[in-house]
Amino acid sequence: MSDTDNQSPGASSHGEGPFIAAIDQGTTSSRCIVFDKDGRIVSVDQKEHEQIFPKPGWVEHDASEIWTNVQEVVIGALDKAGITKADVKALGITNQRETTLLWDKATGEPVHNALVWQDTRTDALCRELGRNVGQDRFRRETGLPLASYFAGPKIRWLLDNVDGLRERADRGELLFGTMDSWVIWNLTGGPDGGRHVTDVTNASRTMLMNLRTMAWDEKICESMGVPMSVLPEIRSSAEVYGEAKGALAGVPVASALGDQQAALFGQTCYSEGEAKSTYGTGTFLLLNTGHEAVNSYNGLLTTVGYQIGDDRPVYALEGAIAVTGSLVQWMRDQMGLINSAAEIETLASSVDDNGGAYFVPAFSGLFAPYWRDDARGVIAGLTRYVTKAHLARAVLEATAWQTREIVDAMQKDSGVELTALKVDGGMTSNNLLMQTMSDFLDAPVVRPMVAETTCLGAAYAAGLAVGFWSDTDELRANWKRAAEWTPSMDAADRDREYKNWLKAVQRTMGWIEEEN
Ligand SMILES: Nc1ncnc2c1ncn2[C@@H]1O[C@H](COP(=O)(O)OP(=O)(O)O)[C@@H](O)[C@H]1O
Ligand SMILES: O=P(O)(O)OC[C@H](O)CO
Repeated sequence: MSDTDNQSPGASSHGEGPFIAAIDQGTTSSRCIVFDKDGRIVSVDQKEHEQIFPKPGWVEHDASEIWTNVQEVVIGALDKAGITKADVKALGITNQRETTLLWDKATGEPVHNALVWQDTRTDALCRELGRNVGQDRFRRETGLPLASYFAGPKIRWLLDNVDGLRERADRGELLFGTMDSWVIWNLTGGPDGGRHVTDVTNASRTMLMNLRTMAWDEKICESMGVPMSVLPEIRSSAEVYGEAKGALAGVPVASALGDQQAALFGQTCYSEGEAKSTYGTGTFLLLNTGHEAVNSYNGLLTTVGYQIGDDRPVYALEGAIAVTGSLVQWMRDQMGLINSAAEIETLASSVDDNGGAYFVPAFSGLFAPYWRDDARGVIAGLTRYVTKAHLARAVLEATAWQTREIVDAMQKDSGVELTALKVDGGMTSNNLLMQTMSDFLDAPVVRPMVAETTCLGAAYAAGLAVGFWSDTDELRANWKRAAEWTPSMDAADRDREYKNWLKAVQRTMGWIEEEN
């Protein structure tokens, strides 16, 4: 690894205002970050929310708790920066994607907990839709395979399974939103004139938007059983949706992007062929494919990268991995094998290899490139020789191998050869993981100075919308390399290990049987 600058990410040496604020409503927490004109972090405030697991495979969030936390972190970030709303030129929103909420238009009350993107309760419904409507039809119009991951089946599940909801939706009493819509609606007034909008990136994860027209697809909505009356208006990712009320009263709410698309934007991947990978709860590798929506034949998603105002949209190919950082959390919280996420590096470094063990964390089935809802987690290759240190190593290797599978699929779909991978997210503080990644990919891995690329991307988009930054060239100039890892693994070792990994992956499939 090489360090090229000693300013830590998040350092607060910054110029005078004005500033841009961004809210990241994530899977485990909500945060607000204030940025200066050079894209440097001025202040951060963050609050975790409860993860609710009512049954195996079910994951929910309390959207009211999330909205309360969002308001608190906005106030917290402004306080820590020592600024007032008058110093904030615009507010950007980024969010966990696909997480699905229905709420009452008149009262602003959620009618059920939000169904989180990791929730697998719609797997039977997806199989039924596949049989009755056909996989290809959804993929052709929306760019997505039928999977429990996406929002459309989750809306249908709520309408079919919670008493009275379909009737209320038909009477026009309910609104649907992913977390961007929920936060923007509340920020701009809630029941009192709140704007019911979403952006093209978030809409592209519902399975209800037509990727070419960028509008809700009437026929797909009908096949999915979702009334169009609940859907928000689809807007670009960078424009003023309305003015905030409350603590930021008067500040333009000027961007919305799904968090992975925001990271692509924050990593300044503005040219076709540029890619980034974000390592948080899950991992998401996005490749900018320009103004072309590239079909995937290798298990990737075709998605919208971003759209700035009236400009033509930019598309991306995405490899989504459900479980990476959350496997480290599982080792800590459910297994008690480590006391902190950072400790996994110390434990894994105490041995030279995985001792023959391979850990495939198919906790929510397998996402890219397999899309198998019937898979469940497996540890393969166990013998009495294996220690918890070997397992720690296998946990880190799982993230690196899953990345390698995505990169392979991306090369097949796009023909783009990876020259280096830009990374960000909480797991990138793990040097052993980053070195392993570089070894398994046989390519350099590069981390930027500001690792909070998700918030940065939302801030950039909001700043562009209000003229705080003039164009993407100005933003590119802010990107600075903080660290780089280069490959040092013997090719024969890499090939042997990859083969073992792929063998272990096969062992996860078909665990859940249809009737369950
Ligand atoms: N040093 C580390 N080594 C491995 N994983 C880590 C480390 N530090 C944090 N993580 C993992 O990274 C995730 C948090 O990263 P973050 O980018 O904040 O995620 P998210 O935005 O999805 O909430 C957690 O799942 C945690 O287990
Ligand atoms: O909140 P994160 O960082 O776990 O991201 C979640 C993704 O947007 C799910 O698609």
